[in-house]
Amino acid sequence: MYVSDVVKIAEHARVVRPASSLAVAVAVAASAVTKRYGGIAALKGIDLAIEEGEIFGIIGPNGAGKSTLFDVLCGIVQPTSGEVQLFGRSISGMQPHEVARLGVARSFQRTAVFAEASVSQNLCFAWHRMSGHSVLGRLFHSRHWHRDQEACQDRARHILEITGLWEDRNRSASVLAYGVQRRLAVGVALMTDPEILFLDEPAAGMDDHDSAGFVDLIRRVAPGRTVVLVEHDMTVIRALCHRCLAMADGRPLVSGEPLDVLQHPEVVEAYLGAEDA
Ligand SMILES: Nc1ncnc2c1ncn2[C@@H]1O[C@H](COP(=O)(O)OP(=O)(O)OP(=O)(O)O)[C@@H](O)[C@H]1O
Repeated sequence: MYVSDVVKIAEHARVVRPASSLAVAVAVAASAVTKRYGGIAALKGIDLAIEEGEIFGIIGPNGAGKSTLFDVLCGIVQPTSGEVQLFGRSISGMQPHEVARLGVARSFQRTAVFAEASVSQNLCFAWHRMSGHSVLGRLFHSRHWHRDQEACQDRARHILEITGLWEDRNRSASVLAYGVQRRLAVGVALMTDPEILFLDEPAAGMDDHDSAGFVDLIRRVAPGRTVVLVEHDMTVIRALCHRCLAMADGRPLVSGEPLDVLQHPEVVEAYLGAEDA
């Protein structure tokens, strides 16, 4: 990414958050979070509060600690010190599947779909991973299992429609164009109707057309949930995020509305320094 991208004036209209007279609850909170990998301090003390319903971006030059923070926030990686809370509940010591049961889903940087399975099958796999039905239950086709199957089909139909994947539902994931596979990855994450959706560089490798479509998709699915994304594409950040955090060298630099953050001298300097390096 180039500095000119960082300071360029937004061409896309940003999402306007609906005004609310109610106090806003915090969905994701980090306090004094550090992470060391041996001698490397990837996170050097992060405090953060992401409100319920926000679309929140994490940006910064390569090696700033974005992915590490992202992994710590969604419970994939345990911090060395400090604490992360989701909806006011500490996730310290929780396994990733326990964090997922709090209403959290994430998409991965590399598309994590089963290549040989169809689009619909990929969606149903995601459902069954979370529903946790026993093998015996399936063998005896219990009434509960049948009901669950119907609920899965209904949910999959909804996700196929909202992601624009209906026409592709019977196609193998392996033959889908890259941008469509990325949409499927979001669809997979949405199957469990998460309250917090974590997206790891969702627009990476997309052309302008695909990334504009992707922005539309996230706008459609965001209402009613909190979305946290790491992203290098500043057009996507400007178009989607209510707020973002710029990081450098494992520390928070500036947070606020994307345009303000992207034009902040310390942020411009951090990206310039990274380009010079
Ligand atoms: N598993 C790991 N083992 C050792 N060092 C790591 C590990 N993960 C990250 N690091 C180091 O921690 C620092 C922050 O890395 P991180 O991947 O979080 O940065 P980033 O901002 O996401 O970078 P990029 O944009 O290049 O993905 C870097 O110095 C990196 O080399």
